[in-house]
Amino acid sequence: MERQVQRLRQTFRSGRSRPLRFRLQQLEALRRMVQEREKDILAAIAADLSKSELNAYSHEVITILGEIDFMLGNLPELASARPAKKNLLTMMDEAYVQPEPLGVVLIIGAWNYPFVLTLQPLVGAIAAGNAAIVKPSELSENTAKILAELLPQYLDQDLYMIVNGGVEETTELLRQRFDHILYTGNTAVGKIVMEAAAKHLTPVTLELGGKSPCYIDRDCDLDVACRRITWGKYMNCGQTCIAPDYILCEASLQDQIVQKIKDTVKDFYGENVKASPDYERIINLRHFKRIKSLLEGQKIAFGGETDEATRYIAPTILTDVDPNSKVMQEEIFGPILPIVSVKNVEEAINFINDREKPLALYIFSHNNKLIKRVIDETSSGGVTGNDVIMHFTVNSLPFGGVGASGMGAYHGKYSFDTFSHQRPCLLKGLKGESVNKLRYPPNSESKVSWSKFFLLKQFNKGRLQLLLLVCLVAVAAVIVKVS
Ligand SMILES: NC(=O)c1ccc[n+]([C@@H]2O[C@H](COP(=O)([O-])OP(=O)(O)OC[C@H]3O[C@@H](n4cnc5c(N)ncnc54)[C@H](O)[C@@H]3O)[C@@H](O)[C@H]2O)c1
Ligand SMILES: CC(C)=CCC/C(C)=C/CC/C(C)=C/C=O
Repeated sequence: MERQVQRLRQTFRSGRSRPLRFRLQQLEALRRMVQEREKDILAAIAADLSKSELNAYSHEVITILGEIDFMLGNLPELASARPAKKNLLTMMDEAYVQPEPLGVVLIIGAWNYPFVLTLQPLVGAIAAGNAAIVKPSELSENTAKILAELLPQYLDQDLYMIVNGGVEETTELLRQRFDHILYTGNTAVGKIVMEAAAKHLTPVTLELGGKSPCYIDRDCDLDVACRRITWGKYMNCGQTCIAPDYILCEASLQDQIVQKIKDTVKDFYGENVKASPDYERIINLRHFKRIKSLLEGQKIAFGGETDEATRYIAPTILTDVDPNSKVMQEEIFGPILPIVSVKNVEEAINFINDREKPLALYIFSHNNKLIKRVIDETSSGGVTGNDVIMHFTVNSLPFGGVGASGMGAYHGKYSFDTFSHQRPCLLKGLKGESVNKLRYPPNSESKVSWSKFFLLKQFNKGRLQLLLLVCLVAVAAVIVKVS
């Protein structure tokens, strides 16, 4: 592994990944890969998650194509130097922020959206000019295999590499020195990644999970709210990091919510959910058993059927759920929707704040002030008001967690920034020593007061101002010299 990372580092050092033209060409190659090999990619995702190819396309491929298009359209601007404001002491100099690539980065993906969660960060890493190693999840083995076959065919092999494997291979990878690690997955492994990264002082972006609450206000269109929640909760069989994990609402709304979600499930998946091409299965037996065990001792208002042989768990709603029960202690990551009653919005806010900061927060209400209030008085990775999941799809919004749900963010410009160092550059001439005397020893009261004047005032462009300031600097220089 060490030699492979070394090979990437050498190529990175050669400067090959830096020119804008090269980055654009690699991104175009990646887009070609997705378009030309769409069928194979969809088949792999579909096999991993018992997903229809149509769903695989709309859950994963669309996002990647959108991200590549964004980068192709915006990279020249993102990668260019940005002039910076100057102070009086540096007004004759050139000051700018130059984004620069970090070096060799590691991207560790998760299995639940195996294509998007590995390739979307890669788009950012390439756009920012890095070399990258991608480690897909071993649990989504078909997608891991097709990525290992395709990426080397389309991308520069000395800069972008794929490593497949499980804990052993990832552990070996994490011993290496990287310049950034972006990890997507559970919190326990997130801590392992951060600890390994700390040994090399490598910065990390951790895209973790958590229990994302969904508050439904009394003043709300329950039909619409329940339809949107049903979509976001049962999509991918509940195995979505930003799925609404549980509902908080007044007790009087509970029965209506159950009925409306039940009706929507029938609309979406038909009488026989098991036969619907739009309803997925649980990834493996371990997760199946874990999720099934969360039903024990609960009041099942809807669903609850399971089939171990096909790892099927029906869309399920639990009512009157005790906040101390097991289903409320861990992220569900499956198609079970507990409803916990609260008396009012204050209690909902306290409920949320008494727990770890979630990855997403959803609030449904006609009352915008109430939505803003919940946002102001809580914290979460992201928020969607009157819908679920959708903040993920807006690539002008940073996507990431806070507190236990993660650190750092990506998507669009934020991906570019995550994989870049914002390098401050100040270019001075070798003239103007008389002004510099202000900062050279020996110090004096008068030097300090001139420094205060120069440094605490921000310089603003404008020609007249410029002229005036040049005069001021000249006068100051003379005064300092004389005194
Ligand atoms: N924030 C997000 O964008 C996001 C997206 C998807 C999933 N998630 C979260 O991820 C979790 C589900 O994913 P998961 O963790 O089951 O995925 P997973 O099992 O696929 O693991 C993620 C990655 O960690 C690696 N890994 C596993 N054990 C390891 C170890 N001991 N040492 C080093 N690496 C190891 C795996 O090989 C894999 O590449 C949920 O909590 C979910 O909310 C978050
Ligand atoms: C709007 C449509 C059609 C799709 C949304 C895509 C989607 C399901 C995104 C979730 C990806 C994500 C961050 C998963 C985390 O586990």
